[in-house]
Parts: sequence; C-alpha cells; structure tokens
Amino acid sequence: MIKMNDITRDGDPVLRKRAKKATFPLSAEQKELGNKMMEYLINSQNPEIAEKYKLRAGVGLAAPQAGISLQMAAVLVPGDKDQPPLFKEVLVNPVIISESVQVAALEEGEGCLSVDKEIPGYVPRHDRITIKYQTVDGEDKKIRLKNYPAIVCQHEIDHLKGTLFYDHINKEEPLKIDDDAILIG
Ligand SMILES: CNC(=O)c1cccc(C)c1Nc1nc(N2CCN(c3ccccc3Cl)CC2)nc(N2CSC[C@H]2C(=O)NC)n1
Ligand code: NI
Repeated sequence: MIKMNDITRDGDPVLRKRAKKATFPLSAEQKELGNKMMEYLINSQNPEIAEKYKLRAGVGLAAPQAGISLQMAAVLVPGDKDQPPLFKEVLVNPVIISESVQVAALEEGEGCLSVDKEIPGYVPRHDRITIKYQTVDGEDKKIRLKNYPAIVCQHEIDHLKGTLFYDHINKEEPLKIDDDAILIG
C-alpha cells in the first residue's frame, strides 16, 4: 500500500516536470500504480485506516506524487453519507478540452499531499470543465464536471503539468478573487 513516506514532497524535481504521456497497452506496473493510487485515496478517507497508518486524507493523487512521471491521476470524490462517490476514476492522459469562464475556488483554500505546510488563499479555477481522458484499459472517455469534482480534477491535472496549487494564489492578496467567483464550501 502507498503510505505518506511514498509520497514525493514539494522540492522534489519530479513534481515540477511535465509527466510523460502514457502509451497503450499500459504495462502491468502502470496498471498496478493506478490501483495503488486509488487504494491510497480509499484508505485515506477511512478514519480507522488513516489513523492506523497516519495517512493524510485526499480526494486526488497524481502519479508524480508517487514518484512516477506519468500522465495518470486517481480521483475519488465521496458523495454524501451512504451515497455513491460523486466521482471515482483513474484518469490517463487527461486533457481539459473546454472550461467555463465562470471562476470557482474552494472557500477554505486547497491542500496537497505533496505540500506539508498550509498555504492560505483562494486558488482560482474554472467552475465547469470538460475532460477527455483514457481509462487504464485504453477506452476513450469524455466527461463534464462542475464544482468540487471539477476543482479536484484541475488540481490533479495541474500535477501532470508540474504546477502546484499555490502557483495560482495571488501573492500580494491571497484572499482576492473575482467578485462573481463561486466559493465552494
Ligand atoms: C488549506 N485549506 C484546506 O486544505 C482545506 C481546509 C478545510 C476544508 C477544505 C475543503 C480544504 N481544502 C481541501 N480539502 C481537501 N480535503 C478535505 C478533507 N477530505 C477528507 C477528510 C477526511 C475524510 C475524508 C475526506 Cl474526503 C479530503 C480532501 N482536499 C483539498 N484538495 C485540493 S484539490 C485536491 C484535494 C486534496 O485531495 N488535497 C489533499 N483541499
Ligand atoms: Ni496535490
């Protein structure tokens, strides 16, 4: 299982590189990586397991954060209690093909498993996006996302381009954002 000491931290050059495009069929190791990244998110969202293995909770994890420069990211956005997840997928070679003009940001700012310190400030993103990606089996998919799942996918796709969330925070005024921005609580 992936544990916190397997997760690369800010300062590791792999987090600032553009990740390599995946070619199909994926190797057994690459498929296994997708499973292990998703397993990390499941474990990290389970209070007992997270406590036992000291896992920081996350809803997204990108391959560069596991030290592998590959265009692959796992996303697991839970639904409400006893509901199915809002979004659960391992995205391979994801590309944002359209994005809303409407800006949105998490009201509490963003955290990242690869950034140990808390960096306050709004991270302006698009409220709605359409992503084209492949599944680990090479199937082409296209999905439209909005609000929290859209924010998470933008954060993870950023990782594949060597961008970290705080790159988007206004240095002079971290809490400055468009008047009509949607703040997601
Ligand atoms: C600085 N303020 C903050 O971090 C911050 C502060 C307050 C609220 C939010 C909402 C904040 N922001 C933020 N909170 C999250 N979690 C909330 C808790 N949750 C979770 C926790 C326990 C069980 C199950 C789950 Cl689901 C896991 C996910 N996740 C992200 N991000 C940014 S996009 C990728 C995603 C990620 O997975 N990061 C590791 N941001
Ligand atoms: Ni991150």
